[in-house]
Amino acid sequence: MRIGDRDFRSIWPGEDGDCVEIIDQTKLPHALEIARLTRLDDAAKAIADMWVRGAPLIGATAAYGMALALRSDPSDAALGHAYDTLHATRPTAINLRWALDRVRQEVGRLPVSDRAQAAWTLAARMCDEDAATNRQIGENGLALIEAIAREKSPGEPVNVLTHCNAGWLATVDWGTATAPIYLAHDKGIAIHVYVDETRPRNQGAGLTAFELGNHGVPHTLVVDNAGGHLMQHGMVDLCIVGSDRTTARGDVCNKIGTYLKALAARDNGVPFYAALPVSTVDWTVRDGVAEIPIEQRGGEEVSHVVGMSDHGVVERVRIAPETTPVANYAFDVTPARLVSGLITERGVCEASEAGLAALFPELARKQA
Ligand SMILES: CSC[C@H]1O[C@H](OP(=O)(O)O)[C@H](O)[C@@H]1O
Repeated sequence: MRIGDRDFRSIWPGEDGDCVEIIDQTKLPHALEIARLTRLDDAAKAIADMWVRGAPLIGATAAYGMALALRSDPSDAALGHAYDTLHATRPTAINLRWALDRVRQEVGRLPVSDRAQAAWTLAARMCDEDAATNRQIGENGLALIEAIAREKSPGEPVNVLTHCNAGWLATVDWGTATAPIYLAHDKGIAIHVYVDETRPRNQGAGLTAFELGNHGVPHTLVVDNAGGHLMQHGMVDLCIVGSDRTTARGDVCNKIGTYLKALAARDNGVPFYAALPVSTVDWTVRDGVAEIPIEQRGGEEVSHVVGMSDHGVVERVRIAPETTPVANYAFDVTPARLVSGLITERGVCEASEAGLAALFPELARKQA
């Protein structure tokens, strides 16, 4: 997608072919810095420290991490070590395991001499697939926005609320929750987005607002706790969020605070959708609240904030007493009963076992 007058993906192979390049998202929105990943530990650090984040992008980075590892040592032992190292970076987004399993399965069966190139080619293909998948999610979600737009007066925008960043920066391109928004905007449909700042790492304020601003999509940044008020006053027509892991029965694990938005949406009759590729469905899990591991990150993400001072210096400042204990839960689970539907690359379905099985029978059957 666009940043200024240039088109970007969030991750791409370096020109000299010996590295993979990423946008270091910890520097946005204040600086656009490109980081070069040249070995396994670079990829692991980029995921763990959230230089890259978002389920699909975590998966894509992990795939390239495996490829970088196999370049230095294509042995079975090295493949296993790379898998374990990358898998240990973050526990919640299922795309990480999905991507690692796919690389290990497709490349591990090859002769050792073929593995490095095969892994590199596969990682690139997975990135292209992700971009195409998200574009299709956009087409399928666009229909929801168009249906609302038809009920509006000419020029009156469809108001969408989104949480965290499920944009092109959370994927290889297009995003999941934002893909329908971009397509609606590009089609000339009047649309406006309420962007949850999304404490504590502020992916909404720093990433979603950055994306929408660069694409020219009207948007308003709001504090996380404003969503209920906006919905009570009829200011939100539709909620679209991303997912880090959706269960076989349609429970949606996403950034902390998503569940509260879903509760407010239900109480106010606002449609609440999750947009996700099928690679984000964990078919082995049904009860998301009971079974999905919720990442707990360092307390400093809550007790401090990072921003640019009035003097143009990016600084980190403390906002809580030094003696205050901190809990930093990074995700929560929205039960399927609160989800109006799932927007996938194969269409929009009910957040249920039957809904997912109808769109992905071959995958649902495997788990039966
Ligand atoms: C399209 S997945 C986006 C998903 O990932 C984010 O989490 P994080 O920034 O911690 O990786 C958030 O839950 C987004 O909705």
